[in-house]
Amino acid sequence: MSDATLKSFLDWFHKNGGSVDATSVGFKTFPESEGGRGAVALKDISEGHVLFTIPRSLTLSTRTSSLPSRFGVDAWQNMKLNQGWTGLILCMMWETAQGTSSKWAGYSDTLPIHFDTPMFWNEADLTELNGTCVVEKLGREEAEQSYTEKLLPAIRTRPDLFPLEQAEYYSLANYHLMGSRILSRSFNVEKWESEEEENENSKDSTNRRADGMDVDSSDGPERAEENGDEESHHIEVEEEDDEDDSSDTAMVPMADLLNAKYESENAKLFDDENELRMISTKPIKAGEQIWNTYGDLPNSELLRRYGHVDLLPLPNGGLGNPGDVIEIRADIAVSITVQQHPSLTSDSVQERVDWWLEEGGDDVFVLESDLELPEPLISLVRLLLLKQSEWETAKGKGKPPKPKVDADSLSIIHDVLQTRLKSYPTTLQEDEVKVSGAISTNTKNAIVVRMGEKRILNDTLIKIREIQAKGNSKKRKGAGVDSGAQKRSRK
Ligand SMILES: C[S@@+](CC[C@H](N)C(=O)[O-])C[C@H]1O[C@@H](n2cnc3c(N)ncnc32)[C@H](O)[C@@H]1O
Repeated sequence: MSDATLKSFLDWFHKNGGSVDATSVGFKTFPESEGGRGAVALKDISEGHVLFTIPRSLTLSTRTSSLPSRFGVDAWQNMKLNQGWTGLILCMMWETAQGTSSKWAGYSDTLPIHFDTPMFWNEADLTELNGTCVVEKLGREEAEQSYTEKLLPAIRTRPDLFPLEQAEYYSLANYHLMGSRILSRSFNVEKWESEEEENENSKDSTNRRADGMDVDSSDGPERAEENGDEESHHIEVEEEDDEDDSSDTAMVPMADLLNAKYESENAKLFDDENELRMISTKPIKAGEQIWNTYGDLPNSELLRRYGHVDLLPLPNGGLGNPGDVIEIRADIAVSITVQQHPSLTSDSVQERVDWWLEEGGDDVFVLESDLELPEPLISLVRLLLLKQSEWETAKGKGKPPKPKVDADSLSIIHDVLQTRLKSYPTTLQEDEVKVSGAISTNTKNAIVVRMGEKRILNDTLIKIREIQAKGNSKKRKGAGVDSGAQKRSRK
């Protein structure tokens, strides 16, 4: 953002009731690896200091834009614009089309028009992500389906609101752009209690879905720790969930200028009846960057949502993201179990898998950098290995087996991880060579993501082999396997 754009944004912000403690907070461009444009402490700031405030009315959501009421709340709901992000995307497109008469004209100019997220990568760059958790989560087809099936029919019904000569604002490219702006910059701003009551009384229940970086309702930063609520910027493309309220998803001018880095948060957004307040959650030294949090996400998610990766020194050397994870689909565990135990009949396996899923069992297991085996994975493998009578008992009690590894389940889990590792076209060693060469940023980021995932797989495999070796030597001495390598379910 040029100095002139920043100045006109600040003018707009102040004119519309926003306030910044200009003696404490400045804006500058940091190196790309530190987030580029962001906020800086101009002097030592103590914990609990209000850095800036944003009136609720200045946030941009389906609640604050006048489009839903002009469109008609019933029609809005009938066209399912109250579900997922399509409604907010349409509001953002419409506000942009209003030009300077939009309340948010002074804000729109600060928003990115280009993204480095894989959603916009070419095929060659996307190939670099093969095997990683990113590939299946891009959601391009789902987004395009919402554009075709929800947005286009909606704008066609109201040429008075969306005149043909403004069609360029409602293009598919703009749909993706607005979606990416929401994905990387929105916050989850819940209604204030009195607002909720008012709406309940007036039966105005518009949108259902929630996304975005959470805002803590509280009188001060202490609540952030109490809540332990770090779900920031979590948004799934067009995932619809009746539990959530999509009208909570809001673009929050000024707050979205803050960058984030793994476990570096020193400021967080809190809400009040009429305004949102960015408050320091730690003392910040003059010259330091003011960091918000995006939830200390793994690099796969940072890249997918924000287009960057975190690189910090790792405990065992090298650089990476300590928050990395690797996801393993349950069907790999099922097929390896069957391979190792060919006597299992496909009917019996299918019956147990169906039961597992009906009972709410996971279909994806998550390994973290602590290398502990996920309890649900152990439990599923042991379920498949139960004798018929044991299976009948487990089913009768409605309880899957305890997640305690034995030699059989450990051997299966070892091969599951090895199979998962083979789904990457390259080895960790090959990646280490390639990442230090002259390559594009997209390729580099993709390699960083897959290296983080492979490190967890490799290290867990080493740990399993050590446990197996110990188990074998114990067996020789007459004792069984006792691993201590398993992890409790996070549920
Ligand atoms: C909420 S915005 C933060 C403000 C942004 N830097 C700007 O200029 O508008 C999120 C975007 O900032 C960038 N960003 C934030 N933290 C970063 C980091 N630690 N490293 C690199 N880029 C970062 C990414 O491009 C991300 O999509």
